[in-house]
Amino acid sequence: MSFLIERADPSQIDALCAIERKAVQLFRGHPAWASYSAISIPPELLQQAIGRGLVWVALNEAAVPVGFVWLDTDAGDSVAGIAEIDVLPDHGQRGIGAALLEHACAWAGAAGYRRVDLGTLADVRWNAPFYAKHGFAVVDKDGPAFAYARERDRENGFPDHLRVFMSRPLSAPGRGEWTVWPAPAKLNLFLRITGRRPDGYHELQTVFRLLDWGDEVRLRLRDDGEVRRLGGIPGVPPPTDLAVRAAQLLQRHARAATGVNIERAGVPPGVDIEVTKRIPMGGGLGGGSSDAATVLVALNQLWRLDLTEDVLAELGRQLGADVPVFVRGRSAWAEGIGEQLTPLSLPSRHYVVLDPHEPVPTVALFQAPELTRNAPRATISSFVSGETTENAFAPVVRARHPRVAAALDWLGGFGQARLSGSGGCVFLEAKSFDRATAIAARCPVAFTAQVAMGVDVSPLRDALARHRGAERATRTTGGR
Ligand SMILES: C[C@@](CO)(OP(=O)(O)O)[C@H](O)COP(=O)(O)OP(=O)(O)OC[C@H]1O[C@@H](n2ccc(N)nc2=O)[C@H](O)[C@@H]1O
Ligand SMILES: Nc1ncnc2c1ncn2[C@@H]1O[C@H](COP(=O)(O)OP(=O)(O)O)[C@@H](O)[C@H]1O
Repeated sequence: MSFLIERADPSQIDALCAIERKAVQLFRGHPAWASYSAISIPPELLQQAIGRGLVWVALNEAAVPVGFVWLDTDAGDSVAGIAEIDVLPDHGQRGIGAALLEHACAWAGAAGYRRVDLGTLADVRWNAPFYAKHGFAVVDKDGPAFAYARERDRENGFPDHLRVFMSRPLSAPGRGEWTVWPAPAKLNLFLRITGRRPDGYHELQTVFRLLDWGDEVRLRLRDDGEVRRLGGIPGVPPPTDLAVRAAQLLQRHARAATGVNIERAGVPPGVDIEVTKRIPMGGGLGGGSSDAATVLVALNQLWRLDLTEDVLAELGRQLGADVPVFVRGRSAWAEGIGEQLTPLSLPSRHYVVLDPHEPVPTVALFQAPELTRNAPRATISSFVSGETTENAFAPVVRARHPRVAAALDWLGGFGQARLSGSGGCVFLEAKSFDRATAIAARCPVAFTAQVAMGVDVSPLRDALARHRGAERATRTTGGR
């Protein structure tokens, strides 16, 4: 029997939950049975993980899910965990679990994680002995590194005396291997236009709230100096793709700048680029800009250019007004055309982000005669007090795009719904994950809902720190 492993899709949630329920039956009669059978996967958490690309599914020849693996990246800076791995009992002994495990570990290595951890039963053949065959070793579970995992075990009521914790070390991706980088989405928590510059660009004030959810950019160095886009986005030819333009701009800058040697021995100056698009295009969530920023930041590291954040932000500004905030990687108060940034520390919030499936052309909106361009200046304190929440584009978009208006109206039934950027995506702030998922679960079929968390620091900065750490560790242990 052959099988295929690919990223899980939200439509597979029920199937994956059913696989887990069948797989747990194998523990019947084991002392852990009572606690294992009492705990099932919360579908909303699985959906959240699928939306972040942390779940892979094994499909049989009929494209039916027969197993899955779920990675948890909340455990620590450079550690990923196996949250769940299950294969249908009648599909056991065929290498499906092993392939899923290897797939998840390969992704974690490419994303700069240094270790994969898991908790399992010591005495069950397809548990600890299986993981031991795949490079995992039992660790001292009393160590501080496992406090988080044990706390989870306690919450789940798992029998501590029967459980072992295991770790597998990962090495940094080698020269010709893929590396994986996040490109988070943003929301504009308010947006005011205060004037227009002689070059036609608008002076605005906004708060960029970075999210813990977005696109995934994959980069692989090329020896021939070329920048190649694999896959590509329908309707976006590679020369106009912001990810490609960012790589080319950085390459040109590095070749022209004094003191920067892109052709330095050992660092191939070309790159293959792949992007997994999750952020709706033309949605006001800054997807293209974030892809570009991720390419700038990641290639600065991979090409060992050592350009400063200021230089990268300025290169980003040349690509688009929204790029600098993603390069700097902090939620921020913004002025100018969006490039004058003051980092903000905002209260922890979850967001229901609704895609009405109606791309809104930014340029046309900035040109709209009815757009208010002379708003009085807001202050950070007026935003913090909750007084300033309006978006200058909202009345224009409402009048021109009925689907966006309908999305605002529907979401507005649960609280204050706002437009992000020039739209068409709209969002609502919620104080808890449960509240946000409860609203998202009721989303009408005409729209798509995503729950995301606001973050002060971009996942890109975390990824950069991870990749740097992994490279340093591999260099010092002579792993490459
Ligand atoms: C409206 C905002 C709010 O965050 O976001 P989106 O809705 O695009 O996500 C941004 O200002 C969009 O930034 P971005 O999408 O990067 O814009 P750019 O590519 O630089 O510009 C596209 C076009 O929009 C107009 N533009 C853009 C920014 C600005 N401050 N004034 C403008 O007039 C210009 O006509 C420009 O040619
Ligand atoms: N890598 C990319 N991802 C998304 N859009 C891109 C990309 N490269 C170029 N574009 C173009 O930029 C436009 C704006 O896209 P996007 O940044 O997703 O939305 P917004 O500016 O509304 O936040 C798209 O409609 C597309 O034509």
